[in-house]
Amino acid sequence: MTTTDTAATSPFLAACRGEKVSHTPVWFMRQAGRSLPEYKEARAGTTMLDACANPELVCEITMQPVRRYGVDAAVFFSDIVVPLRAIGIDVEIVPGTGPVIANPVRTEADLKRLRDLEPDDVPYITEAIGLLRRELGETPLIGFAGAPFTLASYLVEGAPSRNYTHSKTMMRSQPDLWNAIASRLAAIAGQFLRVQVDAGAQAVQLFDSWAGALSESDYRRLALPHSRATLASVAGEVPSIHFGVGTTHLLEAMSEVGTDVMGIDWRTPLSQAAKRLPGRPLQGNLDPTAALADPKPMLAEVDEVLSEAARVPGHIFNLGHGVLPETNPDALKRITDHVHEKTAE
Ligand SMILES: Cc1c2[nH]c(c1CCC(=O)O)Cc1[nH]c(c(CCC(=O)O)c1C)Cc1[nH]c(c(CCC(=O)O)c1C)Cc1[nH]c(c(C)c1CCC(=O)O)C2
Repeated sequence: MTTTDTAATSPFLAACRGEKVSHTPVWFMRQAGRSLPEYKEARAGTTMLDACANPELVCEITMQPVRRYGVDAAVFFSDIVVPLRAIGIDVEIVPGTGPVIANPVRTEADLKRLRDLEPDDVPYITEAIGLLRRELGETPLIGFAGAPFTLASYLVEGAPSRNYTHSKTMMRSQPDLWNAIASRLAAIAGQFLRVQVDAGAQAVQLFDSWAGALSESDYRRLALPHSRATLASVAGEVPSIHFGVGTTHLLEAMSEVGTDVMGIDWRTPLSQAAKRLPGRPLQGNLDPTAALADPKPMLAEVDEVLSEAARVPGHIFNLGHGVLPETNPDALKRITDHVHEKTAE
């Protein structure tokens, strides 16, 4: 089946384009991962980044939530720091903490370490996506990359950060250095998207998870141009989604990056986002902690999200951020079935 045929039958891809759907499509950010016992079993004894370089394991882990929940899209199992490791940056993902970089990139001299990503650096991505497209049949595969600010929030800081002090100081005191690093990151992340789309990913999501730490004017000057450059590598080829956390104040600015869909976190009601971004398909936005509650209050909150989305031209149901590791998979199955039943034509 060609990409176009799949697009014709996929509610997820139709919603991305703002077209009519047979039911509201559902997927969950971090749907693969520690909330699934079968994930813990498959991952046992392998580090996160070694797992990302093993095509059979990537295929199995990506498929697990598709099989279990019947979600309308798969999200490629990888990480935003995979392309950094592929160009030789010493990065580890420390369980329970996140990405840690041995030698953060902070000077003019460090820039040389940010070479271009070549497709040959990540043959395992191409191979894993080939395996997945065969396994997935008509279910579309979402590829992704980190936006330059969020990548810098690890690469420049060196470890998960609360205040992003190194990056934000560099933005003010050495804006030329900041822009040089961010444009190298845009080229690397753009190439990471390119490889995924060339291998068969049918949509992409740009994660700027931590952009909410910037004021609107700083975002517009110092982050938006680099995010736009990242997306430009695949713009217009496949549907695209853009997402950040705590970005209520940035929705209009982030929408100027130009993705088809805007991801909304749980703090912004979808009806408000729809008024501010007229005509734009939206993805979201159940509070991830709602999936920890008893079924009755949980489903009441799901219904509230659906009713908030009533006037959205193309709603993709998702959480407002990733699945929390303590989530019971049965809750996500219940949510998926409920959204499908409630919104079926
Ligand atoms: C900021 C960010 C990262 N990675 C990512 C982001 C943007 C999305 C977001 O805002 O959550 C993106 C990402 N990371 C992962 C995916 C896979 C696809 C999916 O199921 O969503 C995606 C899309 C797997 C992962 N990436 C990571 C895990 C956990 C690894 C494990 O099993 O120990 C998974 C499944 C590790 C990781 N990697 C990162 C963090 C903060 C962590 C969590 C640290 C922890 O809590 O242990 C960096």
